[in-house]
Amino acid sequence: PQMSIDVVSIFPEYLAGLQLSLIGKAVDRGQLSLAVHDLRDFTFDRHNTVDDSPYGGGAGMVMKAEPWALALEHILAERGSAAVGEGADGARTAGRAAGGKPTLIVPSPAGQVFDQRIAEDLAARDHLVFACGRYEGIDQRVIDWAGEHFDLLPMSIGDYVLNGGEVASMAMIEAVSRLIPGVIGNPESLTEESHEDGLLEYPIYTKPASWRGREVPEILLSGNHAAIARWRRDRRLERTADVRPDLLEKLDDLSKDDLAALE
Ligand SMILES: COc1cc(COC(=O)c2cn[nH]c2)cc(-c2cccnc2)c1
Repeated sequence: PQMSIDVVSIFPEYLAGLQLSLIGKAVDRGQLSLAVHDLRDFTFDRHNTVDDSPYGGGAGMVMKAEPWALALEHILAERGSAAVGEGADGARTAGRAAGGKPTLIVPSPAGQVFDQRIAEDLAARDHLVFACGRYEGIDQRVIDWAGEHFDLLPMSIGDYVLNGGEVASMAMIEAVSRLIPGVIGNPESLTEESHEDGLLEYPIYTKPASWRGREVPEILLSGNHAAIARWRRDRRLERTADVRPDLLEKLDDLSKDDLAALE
């Protein structure tokens, strides 16, 4: 597959949603491989302990280091063996795992804020591993250890606190996997995609032309494609200026017509 994704969580069933729809089909087509690992499979005490109280005191619990290291080593070993496969000549060959180190993404409020540019960067990699923390987080020594074996990326999906990294991982996996060629049915919907050029999307309409006394903008029924393109761009500029002026600040390639629309 072009991309393999591993997720480690104490709630593996949380990730089941990814098996559905687009991503599920891409997995079936072999473009993407997705494996979810239960952290508790890497504990061997009677209670499958994954957490303990924090040194230095304080509320909440911390995820223990050893189960994480065992889970991540298991994934590294699998990857290593994945590098051994059928050569073109059918002989069993030991190849180096494609590319450099696998990427370890740790969803956390204390991470770089995820955006479309980062999604595009991750979509070009060959192996992503998501570590879903729970409780107050993971023993820092795991993060320090992982930095030696992975390209380590603490990543935030926004400035709010979730109970665990699973939802954040699903959001990032969806944003990344839809960029992998073939995963999305209709590639055009990617090119027109807002965030490609930094502007938000224009308002969209479909039949009926008149609905509960509300009409579709006349221009969209005109067949005048140049005028429609201009109208759509004006709506994107207007909407971005209105809802996300910070995104507009980032743009430096606005045309005369664009600036006129922003007046
Ligand atoms: C790995 O360490 C973590 C992970 C998470 C889950 O991720 C997020 O919340 C998140 C990801 N993007 N935006 C929010 C939560 C904490 C945490 C921190 C403080 C108090 N309580 C919990 C620590």
